[in-house]
Amino acid sequence: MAKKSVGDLSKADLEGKVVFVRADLNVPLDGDKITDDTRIRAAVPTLKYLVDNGAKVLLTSHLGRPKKGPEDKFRLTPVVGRLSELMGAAVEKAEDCIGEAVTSKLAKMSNGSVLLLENVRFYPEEEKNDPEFAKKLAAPADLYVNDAFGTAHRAHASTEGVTKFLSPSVAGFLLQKELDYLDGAVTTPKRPFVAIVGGSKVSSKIGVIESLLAKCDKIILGGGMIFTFYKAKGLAVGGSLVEEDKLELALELMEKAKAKGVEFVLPTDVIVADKFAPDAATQVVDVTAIPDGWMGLDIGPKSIDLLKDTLKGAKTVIWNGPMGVFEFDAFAKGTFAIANELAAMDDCITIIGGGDSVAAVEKAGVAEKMSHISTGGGASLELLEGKVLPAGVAALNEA
Ligand SMILES: Nc1ncnc2c1ncn2[C@@H]1O[C@H](COP(=O)(O)OP(=O)(O)O)[C@@H](O)[C@H]1O
Ligand SMILES: O=C(OP(=O)(O)O)[C@H](O)COP(=O)(O)O
Repeated sequence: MAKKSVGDLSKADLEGKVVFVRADLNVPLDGDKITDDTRIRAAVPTLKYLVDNGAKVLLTSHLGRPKKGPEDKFRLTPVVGRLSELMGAAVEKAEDCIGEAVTSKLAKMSNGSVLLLENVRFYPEEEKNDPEFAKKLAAPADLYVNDAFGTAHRAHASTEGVTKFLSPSVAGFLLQKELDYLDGAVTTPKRPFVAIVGGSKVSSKIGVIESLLAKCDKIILGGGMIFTFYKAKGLAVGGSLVEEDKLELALELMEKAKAKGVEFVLPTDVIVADKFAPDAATQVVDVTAIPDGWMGLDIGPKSIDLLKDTLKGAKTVIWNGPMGVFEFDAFAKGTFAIANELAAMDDCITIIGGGDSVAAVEKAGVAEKMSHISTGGGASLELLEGKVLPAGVAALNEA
């Protein structure tokens, strides 16, 4: 189902118009330093098109998962400098995403400029897709462009709600590019088709595994995802990341995989740490011997070999979620080993999705070797799930 594109809008449609653009500028940060700018770079073609055609762009995004209203560590301020560099012009920032803070700056904007709004998740109404909040977001704008592929699976006020108040509501170039590529690659994948799911967003991604069982020949788990499965099997996991309310689901998934004959591969050894820190004491242990009080922060060497073996002969691999806390050197081996393995698989379509996964592949220096670098992790998994279209996309106008 093709969606109307920003490219369908001409100068006559855009000049002097206020365009509300939802991008996913949720970049990984170390303090206020951007550790990977992929998502900012990916947002630029749509922004440049709008600017070149004389629009006034109100650019909105979330950053992280703030739950207590405005918090300095979740401000979009670190994005301004890099975005200005990439746009070749200074991008201004508003201190809020609705109200006077926006309209007062908008009044001074010239045609062909961009105003970055503050983190839209400072309002809990965003994730609740509150219609009144969506109305406030949309109020200063004439039309809407959704280019936030990384957030396409969220039906939030800035991705879905605003489409009720702005017309036309169209897809940006990035959203289109991602949908075009992923739809082709995962609806009729070359087999064997392997999914690797790791990372830390266990509760929002564990559910996707059920649908992956119907699509994939093998599923490899890693990262923080694995401990919920070990605990479900009755193993002790120390202080590792566990979603207690997903234990039953984890058991069911393992049983379903068995019944369907899908190879379901869990690491066999892990690197445990005595604290969540780069200088933690570490040891490699079998997953059946995680010591009390220690937490698993990477997969171990035997698991790396097992995972490499499992990947042999694969023709399509989709990977979301790092194998460990790769931001700390002591826990980066598993992630980098998988990144390098995929980079060397010439006869295989390799798709890497997700803010941190892409950052890891960039850090490993092998991003160029992958078939597709996707700005969405959860979004690409949900697309693969076979949902008609992620919620934020479904709401856009048809072509
Ligand atoms: N064993 C683990 N325990 C805790 N966090 C982990 C573990 N393994 C990986 N992570 C963390 O997962 C994060 C990324 O998860 P996620 O957001 O799901 O991936 P992506 O952004 O690629 O979609 C990284 O910041 C990494 O440090
Ligand atoms: O980083 C994101 O997702 P991802 O980690 O699945 O790639 C998106 O910005 C969505 O963020 P969310 O999972 O907090 O809604």
